[in-house]
Amino acid sequence: MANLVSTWSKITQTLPENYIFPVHQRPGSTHVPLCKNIPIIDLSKSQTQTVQQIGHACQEFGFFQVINHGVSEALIDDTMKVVQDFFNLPDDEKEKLFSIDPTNRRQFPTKSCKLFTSGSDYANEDVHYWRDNLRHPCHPLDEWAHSWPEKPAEYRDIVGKYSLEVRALSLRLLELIREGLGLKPGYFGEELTRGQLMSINHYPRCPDPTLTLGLRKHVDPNLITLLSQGSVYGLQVFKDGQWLGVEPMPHAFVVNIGFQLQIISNGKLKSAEHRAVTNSREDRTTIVSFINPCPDTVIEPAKSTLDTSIPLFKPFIYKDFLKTYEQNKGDIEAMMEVYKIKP
Ligand SMILES: O=C(O)CCC(=O)C(=O)O
Ligand SMILES: [Fe+2]
Repeated sequence: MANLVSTWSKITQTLPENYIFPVHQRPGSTHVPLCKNIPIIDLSKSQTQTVQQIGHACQEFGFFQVINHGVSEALIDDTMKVVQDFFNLPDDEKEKLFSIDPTNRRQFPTKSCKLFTSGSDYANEDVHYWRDNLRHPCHPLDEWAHSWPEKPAEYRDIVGKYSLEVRALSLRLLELIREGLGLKPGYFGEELTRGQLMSINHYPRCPDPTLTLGLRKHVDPNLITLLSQGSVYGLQVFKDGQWLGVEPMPHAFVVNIGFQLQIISNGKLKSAEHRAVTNSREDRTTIVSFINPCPDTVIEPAKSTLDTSIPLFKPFIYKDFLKTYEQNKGDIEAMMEVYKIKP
């Protein structure tokens, strides 16, 4: 039996019922306005200017795009091509890597490189997402690259180079954010940024994009996310009660503030809710790099962000938070309820 939506959807013209979202979650029209206001940060400008612009973007939107970031366009193109080639491999090649146990529909716990469909807990989902996902850790590279897909033959080499460059860019952006928040140098050193997970989303052409989603509304659980969305539209951000489309800029990175930065900044920086919609014309593939704290890291509002000396959130351990995140399906209000200090 075919497991991946990219495999079985080739032969169906209708959307199966278990992909139809409840009315209030459906995208309806997927043509929401492309938001021209999502900030575009030019990293070739002066540091003073970028610190200020990034600070503003993180407070206002929790999202921005970066250009002139130093990652070569050729590397971005090669990486997009190799991950698309992965999803274009013969179906039986991909199905061999499928990481869900067929007996209980749960992830094999010991596999570090995972290929699955929909979300991380398929067995307990009411509705499935119209996406397949390949994900693997990537830092330090020599510890993980041997567990990545063997095909296409260039996958490990290209994705390895890309993950190093994207990690370096993520740390550079965190340094600018750190400066804007007035945190001490080295604040985002080792513990908070040791993890890096590469997550490749593949949303095949969909028979009815108005009824389903590639990913439901969520905030990212980690510290900071860098997304390469190629040239196909599908990412939407929820701002002031409405959905806004994020314009595809093929060589820019979409940067997204994770929930941990919202806590560390004592709510100054915003972790914005977003989702992925599908389309009926072409497949969409996106490359996401998540920078994550170590599992045992204590996360709390940084002392120097406390203008009024009043922390708004309780401290927690990152690995415990991940359970809360799963239980609340990435819903920011529900998670705030758990961690907010009540007056
Ligand atoms: O594919 C996209 O446009 C969004 C991906 C995303 O939000 C995620 O992987 O957390
Ligand atoms: Fe996300």
